[in-house]
Parts: sequence; C-alpha cells; structure tokens
Amino acid sequence: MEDDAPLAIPLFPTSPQPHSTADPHESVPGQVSETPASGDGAQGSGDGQAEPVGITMITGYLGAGKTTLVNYILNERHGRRIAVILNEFGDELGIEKAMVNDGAGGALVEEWVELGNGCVCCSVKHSFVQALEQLLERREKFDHILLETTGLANPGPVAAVLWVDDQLESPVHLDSIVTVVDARNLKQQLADSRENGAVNEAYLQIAFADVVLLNKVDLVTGGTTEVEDLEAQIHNINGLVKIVRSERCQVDLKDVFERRAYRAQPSADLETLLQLDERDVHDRMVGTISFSASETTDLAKVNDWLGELLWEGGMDSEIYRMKGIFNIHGSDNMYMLQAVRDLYEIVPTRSWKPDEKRRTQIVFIGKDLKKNTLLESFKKCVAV
Ligand SMILES: Nc1nc2c(ncn2[C@@H]2O[C@H](COP(=O)(O)OP(=O)(O)OP(=O)(O)O)[C@@H](O)[C@H]2O)c(=O)[nH]1
Repeated sequence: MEDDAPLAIPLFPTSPQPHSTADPHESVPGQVSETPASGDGAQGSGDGQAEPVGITMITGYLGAGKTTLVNYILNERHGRRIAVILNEFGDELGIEKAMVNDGAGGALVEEWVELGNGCVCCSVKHSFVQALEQLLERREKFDHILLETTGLANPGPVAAVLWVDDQLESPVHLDSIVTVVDARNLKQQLADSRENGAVNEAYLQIAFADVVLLNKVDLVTGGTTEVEDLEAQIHNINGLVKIVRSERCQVDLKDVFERRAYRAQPSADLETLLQLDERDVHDRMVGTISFSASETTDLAKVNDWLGELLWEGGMDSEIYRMKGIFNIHGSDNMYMLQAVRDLYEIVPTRSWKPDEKRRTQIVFIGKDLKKNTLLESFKKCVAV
C-alpha cells in the first residue's frame, strides 16, 4: 500500500520559479503545444516526440454523478478513444491494480484502483504519476484521458502536477477540470462545516473547476428559480466557471473535451476575462474577486508581485487560481496570466485592438481574499 513515501519526481517547485516569457512562440513551463486532438490515434510532431495527450479531470462530491458522466462519455459516438483512470476509496486493504478492458464503442478503459487509505490528491500522488506513465506507454491506443477522482478529492494539487507536464516528464496536458455537482444536495453540501475551519471540499471542487455540470436538475423541486439560485451560488464561488445544467450528465461533449482551459492563447476565455465585472467576496470563505486597472504595468514588477503573492503568502488568504490580462509597458500584445496554487505563467497573446481600452484585469479565486489589500499590493506593478 502506498503511503507518504518520498516522491521520485519533483511535483512542485522546491524554490519559486516564475514562468514568463516575452516571446509568444517560446515554450514555457506549464504551457503545452497546441495540437487539436483527432480521432486517429497518436500524433507525431515530426521529431519523434508524441504530442501531449489531453486530460480531463472529473471531480465532484460523493454521488454527484461522476461515474455517470464517464459512462456517458465512453458510450457516446464522438470518434475519440478514451482511457480512464479511476481513483476510488475502497474498504479492502490492498494493492493498486490496473486492468485494461475494451469499453463500449472501442473505448479503452484503464482502471487503476488504490484500495485502502489513498487519495489521488495526497498520499498516492506518486502512484498516480506511475499509473499515468504506464498508461502513456500505450499512447497510440487512445486520444484522450479521463481522470475520475474520488468524491473527497481536492483537485488543486493534481491540477498543478498535470498543468506543468514538463515536471512530470510525460507528454500530457491538463485540458480542464470538470466538477459534477448534485443540484439537489448542493446547498446542504456547501453548508457542511469542517473541523478547525478547514475548507469543505464542495467549495474546493467548484473553486478549481473550469466547467461545472449542474447535474440532477430533474430532482430540484423549486423549478427554474432554484436552479438559477444554485448557479448564482456557484458563480459567487468561482466567477470564471462555465456552468452546464444536466440530467444524468447528458451534455454536449464540446463542454467537456478540448476546453484548453490552461493555455494562454487568444480564446473565448480571454474575451470572457476582458468582460468580467469588478467583483468582491461578501460573507464567504471561498469566493472570487476581480478588479481592473488602467495603469501600464512592468513585466519584471508583475513577476515580483506574483512571486510575493503566490509563494510568500502573508495576507491571511489563500489563492487557488488566478487569471488575468495585463497591459505591459512596451508591448502591443496583451499578456495573459494563469495561476494554479503556487504555479503561474504570464505570456503574451493577441495584440490590443486599436479601439480597445488597454487595461489590466485580474481575477482571483481563493479563501479569505481581501480586495482592498490585493488592490493595494497590485500598485507595485505599475510602470513608472
Ligand atoms: N435522478 C437522477 N439521478 C442521477 C442523475 N445523475 C446520476 N444519477 C444517479 O445518481 C447515483 C450516483 O451517480 P454516480 O454516477 O455513481 O455518482 P458518483 O459521483 O460517481 O458517485 P461516487 O463514485 O460514489 O462518488 C446513481 O444512482 C445515478 O444513476 C441525474 O441527473 N438525475
């Protein structure tokens, strides 16, 4: 059984490493090349290196519908061959076991079960990396990976591992985190308190999500008003997340595949960011804050500021995710920031349009965030 054994692969920076580059084409840690997945198996990049395979991480509270979603994806005709990694809690003590089945429609199912007290986000991270690498030895057999995590998982640590695939030495990229939410029980789940002020996983799973499937809408008794209330509650926690209502997880698969949520590129995400209103958190432990500023910023100062915020803490708050657009002194390109826990990258994307107001717009998702304190500290970034 796996315990807290030392990890063979450095999963997190032991010393802070800012990720930024001034060249839009330069590859940076945490950023992966852009090759759309196709239905015809492994792709070569011309230099013998396999293209990174996308991973969709599926998370959600116990019983929300994660397995229903996985089964739905495996049985739909989407032309992709899917590998699945399952991580579940079980009663029996035992060793991890892996097996490969032929799923419906030719889907490949890699089942990896850590029985006993393991959870993919903590003690079995090393086993998870090994399972992933074993799976990647059969890379030519599938086009995409689904990682279904146990209902108790905090997606943050695994998201960071997968995002910076160069640390994994595996050709993977995190495509998106999909959190399945039980619409009938969400309010109750969010209200559950945890000992010592710890953050309830229901909040964490929504905070780290790129897509929330608001599932089991058929069981909501209060009709559309109640569903809209739930959506507002989810958006208060995570102002960036895309919410998709579902019954038995029957969703349009483009909401699940190829979201490219972790790529700094001109995308729908970027345009959404530009339009986001100023936000503040009220009476909640976990929530979203955003602000914009018209001053031009200095890239080196921005890097210093991000290092301070994400590595040194000191604000009595925790930042889970950040996204932002920066107006950088001396550049005609807007810079896009992505951060997951203590990892970040800031890279140039498209150029500012002539009629566009150049500005910096930043979104923070985290715990105990204080807008005024963040705004004040941001002033360090202003170019003089
Ligand atoms: N009524 C209704 N039932 C659903 C819906 N989606 C899933 N279910 C049922 O809810 C139960 C739990 O679904 P699962 O897919 O096993 O949930 P899970 O998140 O994988 O559960 P754990 O692995 O135990 O955390 C099953 O009996 C599903 O058939 C839905 O939209 N409506």
